[in-house]
Amino acid sequence: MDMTFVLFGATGDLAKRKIFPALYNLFLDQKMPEKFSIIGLGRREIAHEDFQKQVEQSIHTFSRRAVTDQKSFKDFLGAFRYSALDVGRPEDYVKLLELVKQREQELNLPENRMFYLSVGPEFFEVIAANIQASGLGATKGWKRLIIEKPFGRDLQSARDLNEKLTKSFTEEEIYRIDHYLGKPMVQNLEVLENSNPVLHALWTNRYIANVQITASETVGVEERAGYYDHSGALRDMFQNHMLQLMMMIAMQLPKESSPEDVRNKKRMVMESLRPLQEDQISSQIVLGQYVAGEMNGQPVVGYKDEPGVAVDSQNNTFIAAKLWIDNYFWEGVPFYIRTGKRMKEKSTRIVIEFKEPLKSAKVDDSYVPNLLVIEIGPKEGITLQLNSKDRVSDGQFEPVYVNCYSSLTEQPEAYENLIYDASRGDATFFAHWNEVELSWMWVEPILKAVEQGKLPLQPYAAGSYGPQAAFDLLGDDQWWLDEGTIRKEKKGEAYAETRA
Ligand SMILES: NC(=O)C1=CN([C@@H]2O[C@H](COP(=O)(O)OP(=O)(O)OC[C@H]3O[C@@H](n4cnc5c(N)ncnc54)[C@H](OP(=O)(O)O)[C@@H]3O)[C@@H](O)[C@H]2O)C=CC1
Ligand SMILES: O=C1O[C@H](COP(=O)(O)O)[C@@H](O)[C@H](O)[C@H]1O
Repeated sequence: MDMTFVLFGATGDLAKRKIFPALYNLFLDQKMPEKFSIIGLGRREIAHEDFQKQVEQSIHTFSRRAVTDQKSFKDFLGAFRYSALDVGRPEDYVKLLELVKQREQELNLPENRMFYLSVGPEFFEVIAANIQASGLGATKGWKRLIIEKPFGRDLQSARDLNEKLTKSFTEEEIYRIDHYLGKPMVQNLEVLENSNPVLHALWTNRYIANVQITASETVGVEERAGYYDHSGALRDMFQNHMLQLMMMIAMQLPKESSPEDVRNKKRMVMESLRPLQEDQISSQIVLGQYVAGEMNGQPVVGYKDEPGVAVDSQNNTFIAAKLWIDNYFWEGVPFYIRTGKRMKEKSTRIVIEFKEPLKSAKVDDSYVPNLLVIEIGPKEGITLQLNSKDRVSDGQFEPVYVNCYSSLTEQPEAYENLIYDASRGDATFFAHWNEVELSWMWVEPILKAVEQGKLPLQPYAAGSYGPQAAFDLLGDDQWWLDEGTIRKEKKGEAYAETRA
């Protein structure tokens, strides 16, 4: 639907690296409305033409597809305008409104206005209030607010923020970005589970032994120490992305479900998540911080020696958790979740380990459980690990893999999917307030335990798979697919080969 896209933070890193390229790729895929106006905002005065040059540069540098048709690229860039705005200055919003209206008239656009807040979270509230007060929000069409993370830093601050935002926008008008929900494989989970009878039949606690969700990163704190040192893996990744992945894999959807069904089912998962008990928290949660190590043969400093990090920082750069969903489907199936920085490999994946009901077939240690591996990034793919007979080793079991990988260049990026969905008013893959609130409620005892010093940080070497305590957390189970940490190392190697 034809619209105006107003981008707060248009001179920032996210706009440059993700948002402009996403808009361009949507344009190439004819997923942008027929007529649209894009207005970028930042504090500096920038001429429209110079802003268009910045957008052009960002697309040349970061777009997954090269510019091949100069004429249509010029048309695309022609849709961009710029207005200087300081979030706290009401007069800047009045000026913005004039520009928005002027472009609506020039392009004969309906008053459909999308406000994308790609700015620090401290500005969300004041911007929403000023949109309302200036009249920008008084449209004859629709208005929508897309906001970036983080949504609060604990339960109370999230509630406060939500209360303030909902004075200017209704819940239906608010699109809370969690870019993991925009990843193509995450958007594919429902189809994978529901449209494959083989998997659907096995999708219960009767056949599933455990579910493992990993998001390991090789990068350290990069240039974001100012933010990250007060956030840590718990707030930066776990409360939002990891719990969202858990909801997505654990919800039980009817076929052809609506956005409301998805959100209801996700809420139900969170409501069934067994709350953490104070006296058991250390047996369910492990927090870690990386120390000096080696990555790709090169020495790497520890977290406390990273630029901008306090030398005595007690911030977590790793978290592993064991969770239980107390509902009919998942009773008795542990969910293991871990995420961390400066780990051995970049990998976001979900592994489903199936039970071994035919124990009698297990003749020796070469037997491996069936695993369904859903790789979310950086490579996307699905692998099923099965047992076969190794003729050379005289009847030993040998793991074999059924897999498929999609070509990355063909896949839309998360931000493309999400902006496209928001422009159509489809909130399926955005975090509803209920989910955000319930996630913070679950995380709250961890924050408290950290404050009380009840969860000491476990050191792990940069370039490793995390602290030993994260392996001990699983008891008789094990994290699958980590080289060198698996009972049967051969499996890791064989799997790595299938991925190469
Ligand atoms: N960068 C990333 O990869 C990711 C970022 N995010 C989130 O996206 C948001 C933006 O991040 P990022 O782009 O990295 O941040 P940057 O610091 O790179 O950019 C911040 C933007 O905010 C603008 N800004 C700052 N102060 C004001 C003000 N007083 N009035 C108006 N505009 C202002 C800046 O404009 P100027 O200085 O020109 O005035 C700039 O455009 C944050 O919420 C972040 O948490 C989320 C996921 C990933
Ligand atoms: O939101 C964030 O995500 C990135 C990891 O995202 P991915 O798509 O590369 O898996 C993380 O590095 C960053 O700290 C966090 O803020």
